[in-house]
Amino acid sequence: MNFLTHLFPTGNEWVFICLHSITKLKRMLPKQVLFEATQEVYQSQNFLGGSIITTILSIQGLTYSFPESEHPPVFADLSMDIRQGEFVSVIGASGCGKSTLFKTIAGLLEPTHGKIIIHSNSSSSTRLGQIAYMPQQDLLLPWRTVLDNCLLPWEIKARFSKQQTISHIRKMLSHFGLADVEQAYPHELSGGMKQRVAFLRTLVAGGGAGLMLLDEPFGALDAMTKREIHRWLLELWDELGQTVMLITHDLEEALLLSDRIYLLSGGVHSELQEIVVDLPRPRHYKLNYEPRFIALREELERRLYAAHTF
Ligand SMILES: Nc1ncnc2c1ncn2[C@@H]1O[C@H](COP(=O)(O)OP(=O)(O)OP(=O)(O)O)[C@@H](O)[C@H]1O
Repeated sequence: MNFLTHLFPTGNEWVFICLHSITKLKRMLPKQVLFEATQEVYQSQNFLGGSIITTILSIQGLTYSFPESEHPPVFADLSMDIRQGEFVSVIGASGCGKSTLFKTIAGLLEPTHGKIIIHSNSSSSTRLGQIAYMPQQDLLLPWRTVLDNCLLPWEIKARFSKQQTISHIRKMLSHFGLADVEQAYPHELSGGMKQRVAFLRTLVAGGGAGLMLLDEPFGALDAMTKREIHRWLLELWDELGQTVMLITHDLEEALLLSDRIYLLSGGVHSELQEIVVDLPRPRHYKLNYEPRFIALREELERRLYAAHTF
């Protein structure tokens, strides 16, 4: 009898629980036993249709303090695992450290303590090509047109031919309602349009990179455009199987898009509370009126309020 059937004789639901608990198991089991168990999970033909789930990002005991700052650390001793192909949102009160967390993951800030492991690699210098990071400000280059701004990631790291990349970008520009402004400069665009271009550029940078970090990408968009981009992003995510981490203050956005949500509270007694979004996919706006959606939103509000006043 193998390890898993010995431990969990009843079936796949236990295998699922086992994968969810893998971080806890790591602490409990000798390495070799864990390795064999993981192999068995991966080889299980019935588990999620036989697909293999791997951890793309692992954060272990992460602490960040700004150098020479007299304030307590922005966050301390945070740990989390993100699996390949997941959509995970990070929420939390303003100033709790969400952007700082993303900057450390992206390798722009060096952790004070702890480890960030991406694809089994903990070196920040090799992270660059593996992460597409979209910061809160759009950071478009003012002297470049929309098309040339989107081509920037290609210039830094050419993975496909220029012509292929341009035709890919043109398709995306039209998806985003930006086809008419291809030759416009950033100062000629509205705030929402700039944000869409920046998001599109991140998608170009992230083609195949695996992990996308989006810091409040939709905050400046009007409600209708936001809906359209949500729908488009969900389709794209489904098609490309990218792993996405998103910072947002919009709880409904987090629920609509995510598999899991982390609620961050920063400071010395930092905490990352995990909320699993067990809503069926594909998702659409009508879900907002479903009892489960409403219950989850209330739960998020309750926890957010409790974390804030803590
Ligand atoms: N360069 C810096 N030097 C010192 N402190 C900083 C610096 N940048 C940010 N901070 C502080 O770190 C804390 C976390 O900031 P951060 O931008 O990560 O928060 P956030 O959760 O993303 O906020 P928001 O939701 O408002 O965008 C804040 O108290 C902020 O004032």
